[in-house]
Amino acid sequence: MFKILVINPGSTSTKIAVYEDENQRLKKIIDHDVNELKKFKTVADQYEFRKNMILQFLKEEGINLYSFSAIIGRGGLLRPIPSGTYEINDQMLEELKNAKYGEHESNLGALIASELAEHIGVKAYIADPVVVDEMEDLARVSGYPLFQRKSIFHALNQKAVARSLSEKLGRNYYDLNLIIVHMGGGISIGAHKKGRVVDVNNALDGDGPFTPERSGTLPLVGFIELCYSGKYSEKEIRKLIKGNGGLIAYLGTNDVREVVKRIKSGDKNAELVYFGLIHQIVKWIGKMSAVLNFDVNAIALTGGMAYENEFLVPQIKEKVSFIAPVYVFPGGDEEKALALGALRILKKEESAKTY
Ligand SMILES: Nc1ncnc2c1ncn2[C@@H]1O[C@H](COP(=O)(O)OP(=O)(O)OP(=O)(O)O)[C@@H](O)[C@H]1O
Ligand SMILES: CCCC(=O)O
Repeated sequence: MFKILVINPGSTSTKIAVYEDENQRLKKIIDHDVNELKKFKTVADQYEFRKNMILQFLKEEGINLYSFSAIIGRGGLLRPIPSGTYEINDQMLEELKNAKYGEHESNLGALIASELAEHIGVKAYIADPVVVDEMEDLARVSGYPLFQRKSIFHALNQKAVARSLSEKLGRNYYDLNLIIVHMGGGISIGAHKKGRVVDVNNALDGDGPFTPERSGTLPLVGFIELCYSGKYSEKEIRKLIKGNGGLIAYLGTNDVREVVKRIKSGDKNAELVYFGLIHQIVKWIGKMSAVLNFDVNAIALTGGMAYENEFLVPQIKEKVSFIAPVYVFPGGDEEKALALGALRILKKEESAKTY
């Protein structure tokens, strides 16, 4: 039996899971308050804070760190790479520490997994990081030759949900056209064409619907004027897109449960903003169905927001069910996807890829 520790740092939470072979023995979701994370200047600064929470969790559960056969973390902003499980190596760690390709909470997954694994003398891995790139060249064209559209999305959960959905449909992932809608701290909406994510919004860099804490695509001219207004530093403007945008900017919270509570108590502004968010998600599902020539076998809703059954799931279903049947995988199962990725390597069913 192989015992695997899974570490999944997201923008609003840290998820930890313990697997014995393919069986989940424990899982904990630690939600981080916006103000708690505001104390840290960079994502890398959160390293000790998040690592200590993981160690504290293991201590509380009476789990010996030395009992693990491998540790796998969610990672990270690297160069564009094919889907798969990668052994963490020095080059990867160096790039993640220095945020060579940018800052993202999942950079911490590889860093923490590596330190803990080294401490106990086992291997550390990442699987399907956010930079998995299967995009068609056509989708890379942006509209100005200086810029290229990039594939940065919730590859791990999108791939895992796409496989689970295909299984549910009794079909092979490589024979289907699917739209996978991940709605978490970030939102990514991917067109999966016969097993390849041929188009997807760049969930990090101001592309797509707005989210609990990101702005998504903004009106460009207004944005240029803001950049040159002299009122904001570059850092503040970046934060406005990622971290302080979306629901936080409009309503002061990134917690969808709180927003739903406000709407139910009659807050019309909360209702307008939240229904506006749902409207944008629906538009992006429409775009991706066009990418798939309106030949879509199924649509999946996933990520933490897919638990929201009062407004979000029913409204999306009502508006897009005519395109294809809608299935809901609330929360997704990134931890299981990571554990299985490590298990395939431990069982020698697959070799780990080298970064
Ligand atoms: N039961 C629930 N009902 C409604 N909303 C929920 C529920 N659980 C989580 N959410 C919302 O989902 C969002 C967080 O989703 P998730 O946990 O997938 O994000 P994350 O892992 O931090 O970031 P990302 O998914 O971008 O990596 C938050 O806005 C949270 O309020
Ligand atoms: C880019 C995918 C991950 C995120 O939105 O945080």
